[in-house]
Amino acid sequence: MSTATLTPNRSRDVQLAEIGTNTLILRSRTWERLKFEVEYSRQKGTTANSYLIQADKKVLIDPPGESFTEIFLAQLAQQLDLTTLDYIVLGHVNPNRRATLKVLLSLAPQVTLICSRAAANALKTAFPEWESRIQAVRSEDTLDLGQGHLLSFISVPTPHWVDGLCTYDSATKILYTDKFFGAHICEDALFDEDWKALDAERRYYFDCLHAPQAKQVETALDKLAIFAAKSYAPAHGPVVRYSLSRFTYDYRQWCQGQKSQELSVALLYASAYGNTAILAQAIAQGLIENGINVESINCELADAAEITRVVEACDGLIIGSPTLGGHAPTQIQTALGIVLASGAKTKLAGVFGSYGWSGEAIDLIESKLKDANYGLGFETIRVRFSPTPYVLQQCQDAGATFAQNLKKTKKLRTSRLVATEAQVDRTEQAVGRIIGSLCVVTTHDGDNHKGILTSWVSQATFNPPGIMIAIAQEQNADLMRHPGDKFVLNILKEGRNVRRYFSRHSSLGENPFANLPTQTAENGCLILNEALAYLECTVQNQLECGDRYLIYAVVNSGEVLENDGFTAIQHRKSGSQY
Ligand SMILES: Cc1cc2nc3c(=O)[nH]c(=O)nc-3n(C[C@H](O)[C@H](O)[C@H](O)COP(=O)(O)O)c2cc1C
Repeated sequence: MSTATLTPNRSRDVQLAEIGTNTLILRSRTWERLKFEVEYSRQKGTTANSYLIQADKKVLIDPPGESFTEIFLAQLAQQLDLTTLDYIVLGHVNPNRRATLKVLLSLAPQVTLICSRAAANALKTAFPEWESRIQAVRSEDTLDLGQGHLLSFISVPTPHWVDGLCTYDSATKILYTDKFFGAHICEDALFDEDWKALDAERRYYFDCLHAPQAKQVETALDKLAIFAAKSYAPAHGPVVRYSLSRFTYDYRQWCQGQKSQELSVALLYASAYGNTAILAQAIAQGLIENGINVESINCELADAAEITRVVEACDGLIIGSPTLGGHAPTQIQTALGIVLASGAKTKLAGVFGSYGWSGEAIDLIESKLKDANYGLGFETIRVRFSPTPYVLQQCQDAGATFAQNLKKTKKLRTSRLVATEAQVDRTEQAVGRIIGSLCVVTTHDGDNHKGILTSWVSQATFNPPGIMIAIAQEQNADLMRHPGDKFVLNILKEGRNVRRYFSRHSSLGENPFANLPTQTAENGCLILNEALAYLECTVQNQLECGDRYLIYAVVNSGEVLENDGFTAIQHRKSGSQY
């Protein structure tokens, strides 16, 4: 890749090239830093990549934001008569892109907008007059453009882009990945021939945008893996053709690396207009650079069970909120309630938010946390409206300060343990290193179906195929501990959050099966359709051991429900709890 192309004083342009049959890339380029957000701070410029497929039907994928509206539309108009454009596919929508869309729709009044349901709702609220022109799609929906170009859509929501949508074209085997597999760098090279030279930019882009949402990125990777893509066409940077498998592997590794950090921080926020979200991103960057795993929770998306899980598991928590009508949004009030109700007030906390004139939400969160005896890891951050680059640097520094304070607190606590306590704790930690497959065991008592979440299960015999499972009395033991009792072992799939329906803290109602697709096994117990595989089992022996029953059961039959994907695994910090 030519370094001579990094010329900051070149003016913005739109680069055009064919990247597949009937498929053009239109790269709106800037050689300078595009915006003040942290993700652009390496100052290598960036490209906003749009794609045009012209088969029997014509589709434009991802028009750029308003920084490029004029030059982009001029280039586009040279490629086709805009009144013949059939569809515009949107990987996500934001205020920036809406500006380009407005002009585009006035020039192409016949066009249909295709996007995820979340994006459709946002667009319909902002532009009620477009209602009839917006078509929401879900995973597994397809669009036939003719000449072999069958588009498949994949819904990939993340805290940062709740409306994320990727698109796969079966004719060219190009996967349009929007915010995945991008990099902020501007060059003449369209492809990634010299991909090793891109490593630093790719990693920085991942750390800024995806590291705080590693869990959701892994789920997205699972969904994308089922397509036999030959190229990734991202929203920014070069098209990925030569390093596709390496880059995919890197994403997996980087996600794993995040999750395996010793200390983790829950970053809970909401943001109606995007300002608080930008602050969150900068704080996350400061934490990540200092070796902390950040779990971002966009409270507008997450349910109570998810927030409870993250709050309980984290070592520190940071809450960010805008002030709207003198209050924090309801979702933040709910999250704050969960934090205050959770046991450990020894965790380090932090507060931030964007406001207009009074900022009550920030004061409220700060005072509630202080009243509950939480210590603060940085001075509360209050920002009027949009942050400046200086403010974002302060947020990044605050994230770094929080990380240092968290490490100190942890060290202090550890060193206070007397030797014997430390030994007990070490033993618990050691036991906790035993891991098991995450499963839901289903049983039934007449018409009353029950399910329990467990990872205390393993294969016990080859012949006959048999399993061993440990359960407590309160885990419906009476329905599955006698010889002849039947149950189904549903083996869960990594990245698919089925466990939340069965966790102890689930707020999803009494009946976990109400919202889950199921079918009935031959032995009368329920199979979860979203499981990776299931086994129908009959109990042969049981042993009462300590606080559990050890059950040996023979596998009567079973099936793999999905060929792709991995078994979900339960990692634990201590052997004294699940
Ligand atoms: C409908 C509405 C109500 C608002 N009410 C308040 C308020 O009561 N107090 C205040 O300080 N700012 C108020 N603001 C300003 C927002 O807090 C400010 O725009 C902030 O940047 C929004 O953050 P966000 O982009 O993360 O949603 C209000 C803004 C809107 C649009």
